[in-house]
Amino acid sequence: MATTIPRPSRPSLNPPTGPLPSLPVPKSRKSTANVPTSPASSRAPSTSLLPTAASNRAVSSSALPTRPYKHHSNSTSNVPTLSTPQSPAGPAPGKILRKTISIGAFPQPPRSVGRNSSHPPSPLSASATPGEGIDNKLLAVAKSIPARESSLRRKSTRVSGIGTTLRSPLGSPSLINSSDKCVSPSTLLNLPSPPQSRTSSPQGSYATGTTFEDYGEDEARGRDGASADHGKSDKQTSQKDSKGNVIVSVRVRPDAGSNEGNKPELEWMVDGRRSLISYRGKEGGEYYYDNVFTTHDNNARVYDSAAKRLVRRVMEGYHGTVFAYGMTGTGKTFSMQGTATSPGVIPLAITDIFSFIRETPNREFLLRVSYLEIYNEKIHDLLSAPGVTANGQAAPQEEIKLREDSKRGVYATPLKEEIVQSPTQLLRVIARGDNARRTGSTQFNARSSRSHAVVQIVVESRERIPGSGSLHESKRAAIPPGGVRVSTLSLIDLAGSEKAAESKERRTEGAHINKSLLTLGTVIARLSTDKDKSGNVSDKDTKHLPYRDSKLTRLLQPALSGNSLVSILCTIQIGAAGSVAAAHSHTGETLNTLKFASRAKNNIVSHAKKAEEALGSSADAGSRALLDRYRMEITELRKQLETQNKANQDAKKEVEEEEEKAREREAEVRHEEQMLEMQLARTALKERIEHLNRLILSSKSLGVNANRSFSALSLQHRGSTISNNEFNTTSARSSTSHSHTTLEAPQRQSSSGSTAAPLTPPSTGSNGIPGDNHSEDDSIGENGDGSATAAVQIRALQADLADKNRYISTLEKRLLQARRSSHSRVSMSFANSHRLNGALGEDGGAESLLKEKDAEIADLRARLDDKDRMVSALRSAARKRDVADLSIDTSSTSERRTSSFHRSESSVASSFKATPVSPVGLLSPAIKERTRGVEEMTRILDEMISDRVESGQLIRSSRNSIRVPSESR
Ligand SMILES: Nc1ncnc2c1ncn2[C@@H]1O[C@H](COP(=O)(O)OP(=O)(O)OP(=O)(O)O)[C@@H](O)[C@H]1O
Repeated sequence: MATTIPRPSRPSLNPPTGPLPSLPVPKSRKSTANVPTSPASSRAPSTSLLPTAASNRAVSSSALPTRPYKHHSNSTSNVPTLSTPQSPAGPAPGKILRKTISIGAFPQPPRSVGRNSSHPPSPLSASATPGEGIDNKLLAVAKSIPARESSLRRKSTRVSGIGTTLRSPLGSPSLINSSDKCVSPSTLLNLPSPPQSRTSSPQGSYATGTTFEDYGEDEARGRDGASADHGKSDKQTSQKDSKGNVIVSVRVRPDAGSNEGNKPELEWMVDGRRSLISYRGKEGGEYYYDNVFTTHDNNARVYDSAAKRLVRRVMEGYHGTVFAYGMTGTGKTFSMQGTATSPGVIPLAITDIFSFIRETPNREFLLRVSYLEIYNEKIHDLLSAPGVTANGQAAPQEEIKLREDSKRGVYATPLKEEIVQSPTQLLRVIARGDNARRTGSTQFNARSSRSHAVVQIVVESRERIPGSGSLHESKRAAIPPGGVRVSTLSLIDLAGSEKAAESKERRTEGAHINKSLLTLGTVIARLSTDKDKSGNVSDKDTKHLPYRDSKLTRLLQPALSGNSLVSILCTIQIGAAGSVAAAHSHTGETLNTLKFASRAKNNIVSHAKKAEEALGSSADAGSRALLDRYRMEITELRKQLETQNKANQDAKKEVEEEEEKAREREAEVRHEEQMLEMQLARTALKERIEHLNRLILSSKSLGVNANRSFSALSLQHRGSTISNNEFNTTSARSSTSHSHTTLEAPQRQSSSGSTAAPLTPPSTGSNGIPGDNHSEDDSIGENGDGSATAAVQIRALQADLADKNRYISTLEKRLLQARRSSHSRVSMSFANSHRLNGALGEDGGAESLLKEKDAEIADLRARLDDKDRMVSALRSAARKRDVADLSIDTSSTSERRTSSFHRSESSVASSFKATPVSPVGLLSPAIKERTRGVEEMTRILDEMISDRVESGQLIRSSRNSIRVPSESR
């Protein structure tokens, strides 16, 4: 029976002055307004009885202040309120409202305590109180309106009778409140504990209709919205009271283009208090739901009434699904996501989830979130970033399929799930998915969602061991205290149905959207026919339902087949957007939506049960309980960490030992080197001593005169002088003693027997260069006997040569040792990287040592060469002499030899002031005898040489060595 009164054609802008029923006041809540508290007066009359003022506020009949805004404002009394209600006019045509909520605007976990609102102070609170200003005014008016209880009262206990249906928040199921008993502060999510737990929920204030209270009883019935049979409705109401698993709400979107003269508006009546929508046109009827939200109801209100309890139940272990259904542009996304100033169901649910966790310190939680969309019958993961192909293009996403198993039901795979630890993080993840969602412009919505979007939040929880404050606290935390409970909250924003689209793309999208929505409708419609007597849907019958006809219905299957709590929010828009024709097309769609909602209310039966606690890690075969897995992983990792630490310590010890050993080895090597050096030094000294001894011996063997003077005369005469420089250089190292060892020329024993005067060196030096008077110091002794001198010199040189060779070999040995030790040091330095620098320094030292030694060797070699040259010069001189001797022997007669001898002797004698004493004279008689012939020959040779010198056949080189012209050679 229609209960509306025709509206005046020219509605007044003033508040309604007609009689209004007295305002209902909730029993449970203290009102700040002086409203009657009698429950009898709690029934508000149907606003449809009032003259509808199509004011610029567009306060529809249902929006009149018969709703318990007061209570709501009480619950948020310490929160700023909006002085003006949300514009009912909606967005101006052409103006696109933001659909995506900025993160910064998302509600943060509530900070203030002591207030009963479940919402953060801002911006939700602000949006939670629109119309309060009007409410107060209108409430005053309302008081004067006599209560008009008619047949509408039939539903008061269920729908509009606020006084009867409102419950104190404290009267909420004990599951929520029980959490306050627990004291353990930490949760797996590591949330900071609030200073004070919030214990109540304000939604009771709005609980005009069904709540998720009596989950055990599934026999509830929905009412056929189209039915006008009130008697039947009354009967159903009692059933409804015990039902709570399925909530169907209808929200009316403010009409931006409505104007006073629109006929369609007159045909509609929306009564929020009674959760009634009636249509008086063709196919008209009355539609009752659990909640009817008028154009003035904001998102907070919608959430509190339609989703809040469901969300809380999910936190307790039930599965829950909230979805928005309706024609395009009617406010589904607006309701689910909301705006910065008016957050929708999703952000509010998130806030509530974390509030619940804070309030439940005796349990630990783990939250995972996934976000998918069904676009053109394909599932896309909105959280996984698209890959990039080799040529820089976006790679197609891996196909996501729907699977089913007994534990998880129907699920999409592979789907990215992100673990979230804070509301901000969760909101950010969802905002990311929102951005990735496909939208397009339709006739009715400039930014229309072209896909069904499903946010799924998996909640794992487990009882916490009292006292195990944090994961790090004790190893006991690793022992699972109890089973893990896994529940899922699905928040679905369906794409809007659309009649006709202009572009081909839109048409394709529309076809898919419409098909899936149609399948959804069909499934829901068939649910009723498949119910058994008790109203439950049997599994057998479920198989006949066309869930598989679309991805959407397949995904919703667990919810629709009764495994979860369901809240359906249907959005409509009544009134014309301009033309009557448009209004009519709206009407058809709106009626369809209303029918869908009614069928859903009637047919969906939920026998949702709290999820079992899966005990131990093995319990949930699919191992969905990440909580357990993580716990085990943590234990495992901790063990690994300990092992690793131990291994690290062992390794450190080993390294230290190794370093110690290396240090010892190095010290040993250094010691060896030092020993070697000392040995070498000793050897060198010994050699030097030997050399000196040899020199002394040779001096002795050559004879030393009394005056210890050295004669180099014969050398000069023979032309076989040795440069003092050369001689000195030959004994560069070992013969430093030459300068100290005064070698004295043996006194020449003259044949006359006269005492040989000390030989006075000629004015020229030993090398025959005038002014070179160093021969006394530098030349070795000479006895005037050329052959003996040469032989001695050769011997001395050979000895020196041997010395040098020895010295060279010693040096080479040393060099080798130095190289070896430097190599060993370098290798050690590689092994011990921390000593690298030191090793490099030593290496550098070794290198310089090597260079030094090389230079020394090169120098010695050069000297050796000189020696060789000298030796060969002496040898050739000796050979010459021998040749000369031979020729003398063969060609001369003894007489001639004698005369020649005398002549030469006399000539020699005449050419010298004093005859040098031959050292032969100092030798034994036997040796004298033997050497006499040689002496004679030497003399002859000397003569010859001096002759040749005089004739210029022998040329002294600048380097004081003798060079014999090639022809004479
Ligand atoms: N209750 C409301 N109050 C104010 N504005 C609203 C309300 N409902 C919807 N709107 C506005 O109407 C426009 C369309 O809403 P929305 O995008 O939510 O529709 P929709 O049902 O999601 O459409 P579609 O199915 O095409 O995505 C948006 O600009 C939104 O801000």
